[in-house]
Amino acid sequence: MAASLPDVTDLARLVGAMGFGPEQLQQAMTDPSFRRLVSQIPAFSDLSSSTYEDILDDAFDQEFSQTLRMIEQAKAAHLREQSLPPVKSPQVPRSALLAGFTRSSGPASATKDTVVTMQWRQTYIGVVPGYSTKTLDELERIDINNMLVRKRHEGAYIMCRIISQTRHIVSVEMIVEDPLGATCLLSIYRYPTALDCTVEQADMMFPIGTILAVREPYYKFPSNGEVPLIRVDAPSDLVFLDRHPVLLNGVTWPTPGPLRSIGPADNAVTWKDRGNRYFKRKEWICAASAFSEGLLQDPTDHRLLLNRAAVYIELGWLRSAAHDAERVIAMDLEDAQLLRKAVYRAAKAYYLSGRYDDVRRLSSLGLQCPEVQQLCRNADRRLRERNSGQYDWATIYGATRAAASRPDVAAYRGPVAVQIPKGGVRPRGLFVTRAVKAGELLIVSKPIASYFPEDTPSKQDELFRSINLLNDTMNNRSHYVLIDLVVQRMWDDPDLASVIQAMYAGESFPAANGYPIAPAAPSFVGPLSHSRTPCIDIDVGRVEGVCSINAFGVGDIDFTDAASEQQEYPNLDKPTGLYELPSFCNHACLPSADRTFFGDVMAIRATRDLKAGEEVTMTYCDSAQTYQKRTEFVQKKWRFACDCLLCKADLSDSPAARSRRAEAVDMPSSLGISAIKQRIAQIKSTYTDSPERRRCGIKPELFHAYHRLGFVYSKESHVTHRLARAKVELCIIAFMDALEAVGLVITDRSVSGPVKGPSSALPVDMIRVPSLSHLCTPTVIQIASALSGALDQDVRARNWIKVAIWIENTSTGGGEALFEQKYRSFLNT
Ligand SMILES: C[S@@+](CC[C@H](N)C(=O)[O-])C[C@H]1O[C@@H](n2cnc3c(N)ncnc32)[C@H](O)[C@@H]1O
Repeated sequence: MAASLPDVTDLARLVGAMGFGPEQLQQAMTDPSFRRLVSQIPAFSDLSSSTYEDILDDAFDQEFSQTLRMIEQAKAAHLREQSLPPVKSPQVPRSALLAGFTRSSGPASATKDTVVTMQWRQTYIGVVPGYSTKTLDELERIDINNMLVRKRHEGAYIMCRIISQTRHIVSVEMIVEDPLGATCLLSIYRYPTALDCTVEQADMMFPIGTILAVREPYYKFPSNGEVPLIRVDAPSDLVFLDRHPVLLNGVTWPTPGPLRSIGPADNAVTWKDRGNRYFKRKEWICAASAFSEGLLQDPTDHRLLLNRAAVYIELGWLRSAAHDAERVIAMDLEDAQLLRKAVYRAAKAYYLSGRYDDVRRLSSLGLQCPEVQQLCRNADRRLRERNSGQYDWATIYGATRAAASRPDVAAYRGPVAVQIPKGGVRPRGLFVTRAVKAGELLIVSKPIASYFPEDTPSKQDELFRSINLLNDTMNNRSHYVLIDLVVQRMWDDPDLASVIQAMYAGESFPAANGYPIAPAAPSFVGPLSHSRTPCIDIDVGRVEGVCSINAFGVGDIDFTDAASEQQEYPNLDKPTGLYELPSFCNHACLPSADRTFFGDVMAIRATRDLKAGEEVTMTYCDSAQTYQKRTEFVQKKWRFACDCLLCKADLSDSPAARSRRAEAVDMPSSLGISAIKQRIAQIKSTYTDSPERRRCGIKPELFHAYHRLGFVYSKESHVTHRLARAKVELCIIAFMDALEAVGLVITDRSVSGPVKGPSSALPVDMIRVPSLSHLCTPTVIQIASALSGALDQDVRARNWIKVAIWIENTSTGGGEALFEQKYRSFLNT
């Protein structure tokens, strides 16, 4: 079972035994990073009563097998459907289709005044049949009645008119008719911001009467039902035809025109007013569409351009935002206030896209605009970060304690490059371009897109799951939304499309070896001409593959990928993000680099000294798990077998020894000291003294066992006052044994008497940083706390705190200042 949060009373007792008060504990427990930190320490995770744990275990086991069954059934149904031949569509009369098309009580029906307690949404990832790259001129028009079900109609497009309001569960659905009067359901997925929009907003995105073309439409049966529908997975397949006179020429509609739910506005001013109303309600996509419509009426309306720039910034369409604002700057308006607004919006779009030099250029125009000057000062700071790799981590950490934090820092690319190793044995990966020292900063990466559950607080009670047929996992809302967000980012960014093209997307997608690769799109792709049409064709299937392989769980010390926990706890929604350079990093259970999150910004540092050309690896799994668990997890999701030093060392033990070790590690929380000692002896006996183990140098399972022992000693020291001191000493010794098991070289294990050497001498050899530093730092702090609180060994305690700072600094940087911030609640005693 994965770590659960400890029982706070037990933790309080432990902390009390170490000399801390309840306030400190309470304060520390309000910090999510500390809560997670504590929950990762195995002994803590077992604090609750065994009965409680058993109940939880059973519940999770049941849920887990139910999840596996669901995935298997979904996959089987999908494969069965794929294996069947295309068929003619059953005829469903228009009236029957319209009568059966009721607005569901899905998420979109929830208005501000509706109380919705629980919502349920389920969908699939990995069923996208393709996306169109053809223009309408290259395609033949086809009619609904001539389409076959279970078929993507390559080389064809369908012209249709929306004749119903929308309904919305995961996709936005509506009924459409073709010029012959045939009708069918149209289901649109992944349209920007549509997942969580209200039905009213969906109606504004797809108003009744709108004429659409769907390029190379996929006609299919729904997963539950017999009335086929056109499923649009790539929203770039949609073409809005309202203003396509050539194609519409001669097209007539046999039925009377349906009443338009949203009437067209007469002129640019009316569109602007409408857009402003949407803007005030933060209905960005509707506002962008209204401003775009106004600009079709009057392409030079500077207010519409300015307003659209503002809403594009909100949507993350920074290239087009800058373009709109630059157009206004070029108009040389006499109104200085409008000009300043234009400069500010352009500067903001450049700043947010990391184009800091353009911010400086605009600032040098000499307009008296304090906001632009401030942006310019910030741009200078960002440029310094980007060029030097120097960051004020303590301040950044402080600023990222709030939920869903996205700190304002520059990305940094240190001495690393994406390369394909010669010889074809290793896959493409990330390598250092020069020798680096342990702890050196290699990369600071800002996400292509990130999602925190807190971004949509109204959805926190929602039950959302997506069955991922690409890797046979059950994904939660975060993973699905992340894909939507990447699609939204690509809407306006052809360069991102090239990056996605270059990233590994799994076995089902053509391999892309180079990085960066030549842009797939034409060398210059203009800005958005209208908000509802992306500037490129979007390969949504590939985006799904890329996110399924490369998404990271976002969290300070989160060493498990979001999807791994989802597998075990399908409804556990966790922050997640897609990152560019880190996605090229291969896995090792014993990695050469470590990641830390500051909000959604990922910093990667070397865990040991690396020679020029050595590979930068990170762990995809919890390296503290047994060989069996690590292998199973990595193999299932990424389909490879790790051959890092730890895996080689584990493989040098016999399979029987590994099994015995896995059994011994699985300790019920009720075990007493002698039983734990027995387990330790058993675990020790399973390691072979092989050259591989010596090279690897660590025994993670022993860390856990010794840590458990130390923890139980600590508990007992609290209960048996008479022997408290002796028990605390034994607790410290067990913690030291734990640290040695993961490679810390302790030179002074004494807990009393004179300190060896000078009083400030560290009790460890700093020649080698221990592995699993996220477990080591809290353990070292526990040693220091015990030395100072229970044994009055303040000098020793101070030296051990220095050890904790050293370990922490190597993995997260930021030195004493960041350490102090992170562990303040424990250190202020
Ligand atoms: C996140 S990507 C890593 C970068 C990838 N190698 C690339 O070319 O873009 C994960 C994929 O890389 C490969 N991979 C990662 N670590 C590996 C390892 N230790 N051994 C073999 N293949 C590995 C697997 O195919 C895995 O699904």
